[in-house]
Amino acid sequence: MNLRPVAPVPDRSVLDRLAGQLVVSCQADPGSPLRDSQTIARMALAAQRGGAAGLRIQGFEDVGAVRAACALPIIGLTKTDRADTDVYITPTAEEAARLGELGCALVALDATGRPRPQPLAELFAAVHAAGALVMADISTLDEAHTAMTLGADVVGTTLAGYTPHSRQLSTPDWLLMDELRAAGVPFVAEGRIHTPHDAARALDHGAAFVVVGSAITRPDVITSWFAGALRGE
Ligand SMILES: CC(=O)N[C@H](C=O)[C@@H](O)[C@H](O)[C@H](O)COP(=O)(O)O
Repeated sequence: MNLRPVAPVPDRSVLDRLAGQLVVSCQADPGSPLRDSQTIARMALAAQRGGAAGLRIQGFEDVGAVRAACALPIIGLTKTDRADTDVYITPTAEEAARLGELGCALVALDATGRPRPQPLAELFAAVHAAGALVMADISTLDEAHTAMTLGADVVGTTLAGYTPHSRQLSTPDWLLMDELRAAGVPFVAEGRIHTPHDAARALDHGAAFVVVGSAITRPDVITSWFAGALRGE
């Protein structure tokens, strides 16, 4: 009798479920008064109530708390500060696998061209072996091509503006979206989408779906926008 465990098969139908929809990133940075997994789970439920079709969640504890509270599909990631690399979104295969095992439908990871602790292909294989899909967070068109060649399921514009070699913008990178669409690369629009208008515009630029974080779930950041405006900034 063959008792080898059967590897879980990644469920690609989640991409159909998210098509054209809003995913809300519920993250609280270290030092935030909201930095507590139960608080993150409540934010996730509030996002669900408002019409979010999916959630982007950072860290094993937050993923576990949200998974227990809410059935929406999760894009999981870790943020790990390491001395040996600037790559901080899910830098290792071990972290990527654990996110998949915790039930994340997609695992987001840094797929920029920066030096990294482990080859991208190993991370992608770990995600797929754990039964999840790969969302490759990129900052340029070249990085998107590399990620797709290595087997990413979708790329995200998440890191555009956050690597030294990408366009530094205070707006979403509309040009990158146009380049991705022209190249036929399936992509998620993420990063500095601050208004409902911009979220809808991202679909017009070809995004498969849209991830919004700060403008919905970081009240300290939103407050600073208003306070800054009152100071005339
Ligand atoms: C660059 C980076 O580390 N991005 C992180 C990725 O998960 C989050 O801090 C962002 O909030 C998320 O990408 C959503 O973007 P925005 O908060 O701009 O809507």
